[in-house]
Amino acid sequence: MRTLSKRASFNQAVAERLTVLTPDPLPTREHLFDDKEQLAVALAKAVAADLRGAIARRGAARLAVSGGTTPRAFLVDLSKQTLDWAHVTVVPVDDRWVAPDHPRSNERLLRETLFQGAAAQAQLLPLRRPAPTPEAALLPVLTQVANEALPLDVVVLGMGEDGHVASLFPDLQRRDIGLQPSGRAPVLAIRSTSAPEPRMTLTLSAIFTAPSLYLHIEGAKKREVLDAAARDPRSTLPIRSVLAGSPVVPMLYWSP
Ligand SMILES: O=C1O[C@H](COP(=O)(O)O)[C@@H](O)[C@H](O)[C@H]1O
Repeated sequence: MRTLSKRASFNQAVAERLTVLTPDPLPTREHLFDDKEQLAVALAKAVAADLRGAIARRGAARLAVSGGTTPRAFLVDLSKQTLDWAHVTVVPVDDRWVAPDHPRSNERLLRETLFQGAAAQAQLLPLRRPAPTPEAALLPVLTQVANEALPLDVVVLGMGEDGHVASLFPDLQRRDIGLQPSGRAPVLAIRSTSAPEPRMTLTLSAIFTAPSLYLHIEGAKKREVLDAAARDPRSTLPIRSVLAGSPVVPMLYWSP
């Protein structure tokens, strides 16, 4: 009897200790879907509602969207939403330093998907310029983003399986600029061993200007990466910096 009660109190002490050592995961507001198509429609409707709200309040709306492979269906669905597109400015959260007609160009993705029909009246603010390197174009891009895209109203962030967001990769050199909520610059020229070409990206300080932050994440592997980063206070992944630094609770849109 005595031994049992000693053990019980030992177990309780261990449990209390573990609770302190493993804090709750950083929160997201979860919207889970059975498939990508349903997710794309729901996300397009939610983003369109935010844009209409911004136009009603301020007469204009500013949207930053991710590139890569995940957002294609969402961007097509968004282009079909009824809203005053002429008062919307769209900026990619990042772009690869390739020609705008290159298959890996995020600008090309936007032109092929979102900038169709009535949505073609929106203003596109490209991050890529006809300069040889992103470093050479940094100043004009930074100035235009600061003047015409910030503060943002809505951001839709994708995530790579390595936990990168926009072009903020795990091997990012300037974490002080790229990942700090109050970093000094809204835009950063990037070179990463994970990326075949140089890039230009918004920083988290620019992304965090938006009152609506969506995480558009598909697949079991990415979900594991996200959950692990949300749980682990020692994680250095850029997605952890998003979850930890965002002034608003990010809305997670996930499907298998
Ligand atoms: O390189 C990039 O990767 C991420 C994730 O892309 P995905 O192909 O896995 O969806 C994307 O969010 C980012 O905009 C893009 O340039």
